[in-house]
Amino acid sequence: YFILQATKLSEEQRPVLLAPVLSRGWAIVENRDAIFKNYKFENFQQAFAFMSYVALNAEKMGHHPEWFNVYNRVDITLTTHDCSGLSDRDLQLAGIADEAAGHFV
Ligand SMILES: C[C@H](O)[C@H](O)[C@H]1CNC2=NC(N)=NC(=O)C2=N1
Repeated sequence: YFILQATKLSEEQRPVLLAPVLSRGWAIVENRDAIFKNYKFENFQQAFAFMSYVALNAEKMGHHPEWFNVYNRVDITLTTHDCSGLSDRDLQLAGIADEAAGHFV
């Protein structure tokens, strides 16, 4: 599926598909077609276990997060450079990250 071109969310899809993601704590980045969320865990081990899980799934998808970690904090930004904006892949990876975070909170 790497060879399939990521397609930017259409104006019609945007409000519909972004609503559930925004309701789970993601926010739109200013001046950039991207979403971000900050996660906080009990300690570094939990944060890094979360990152490992997300990293494996991101690699499988061929879709990688921009992220930043210090101790128990993980900040994630998602966007698709292949289509210069948000695609369904960002929403899919956001879903994987949220589901994973549930196991480490
Ligand atoms: C060739 C390779 O699959 C592409 O460059 C992938 C890699 N990972 C990616 N990750 C993200 N976040 N956006 C992309 O457009 C993207 N493109």
